[in-house]
Amino acid sequence: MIIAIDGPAASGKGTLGKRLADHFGLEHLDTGLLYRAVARVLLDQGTPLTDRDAATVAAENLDVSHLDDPRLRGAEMGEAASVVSAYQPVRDALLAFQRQFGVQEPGAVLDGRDIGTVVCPQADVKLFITASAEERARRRHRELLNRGEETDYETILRDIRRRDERDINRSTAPLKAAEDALTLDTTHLDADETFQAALVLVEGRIPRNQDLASR
Ligand SMILES: Nc1ncnc2c1ncn2[C@@H]1O[C@H](COP(=O)(O)OP(=O)(O)O)[C@@H](O)[C@H]1O
Ligand SMILES: Nc1ccn([C@@H]2O[C@H](COP(=O)(O)OP(=O)(O)O)[C@@H](O)[C@H]2O)c(=O)n1
Repeated sequence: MIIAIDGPAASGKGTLGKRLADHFGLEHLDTGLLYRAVARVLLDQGTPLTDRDAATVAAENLDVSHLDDPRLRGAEMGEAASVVSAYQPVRDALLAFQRQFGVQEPGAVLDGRDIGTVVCPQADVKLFITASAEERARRRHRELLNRGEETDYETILRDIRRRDERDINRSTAPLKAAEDALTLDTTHLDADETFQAALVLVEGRIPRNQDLASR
């Protein structure tokens, strides 16, 4: 069984993805980390993010065993990821790994921007997680402060808006809800309430008496 979660920056996709994966005994992949890791290679090399060929080489040779590097979660990496993720050859290079992750047994939860539309169009359940830009900026602000990153709310709000616009308007795999996705606005929901609401949506799509993990 595959659960696809898409949505804009800092909407809570990863938090929800992990909760759902734990609940159903599935593996979880935060696909944003792949794009962040490609960006990390360029930044570490001192290569401009506008160098499409270098970004493609980085994606083709990506070492996916270091996705737990806390540096990937920083604001600079999120912004840089949204630049390199707009290059079609970069997306092509990362596609097979994501698809393979999706088809493992007993199943997987993937979150990102194009999971329901491109990576796993066959997903059993597709969720599109949103929240107002202001609420998302508040969440990311709190998260970055907790990580010890120096930052202010207004800068984060501006970055989030710019990144959303880039992700929505790019020509390749833009951020959008799949036609058969269920949208959940979490502006007024905390992480627990979001999980409970998502569970209702997932179970509405997959009858309770079915063995979810064996789908
Ligand atoms: N429903 C929620 N309400 C409040 N904070 C949340 C909620 N969901 C996630 N968060 C927090 O918001 C931040 C961003 O969540 P995350 O799951 O990383 O989002 P995304 O994967 O969409 O970028 C994290 O610090 C997380 O703990
Ligand atoms: N499936 C995906 C996941 C991320 N991305 C890109 O990678 C950037 C970082 O993604 P992320 O999910 O880590 O970002 P946050 O929502 O955590 O801020 C996004 O702004 C997108 O440009 C993508 O294009 N496709």
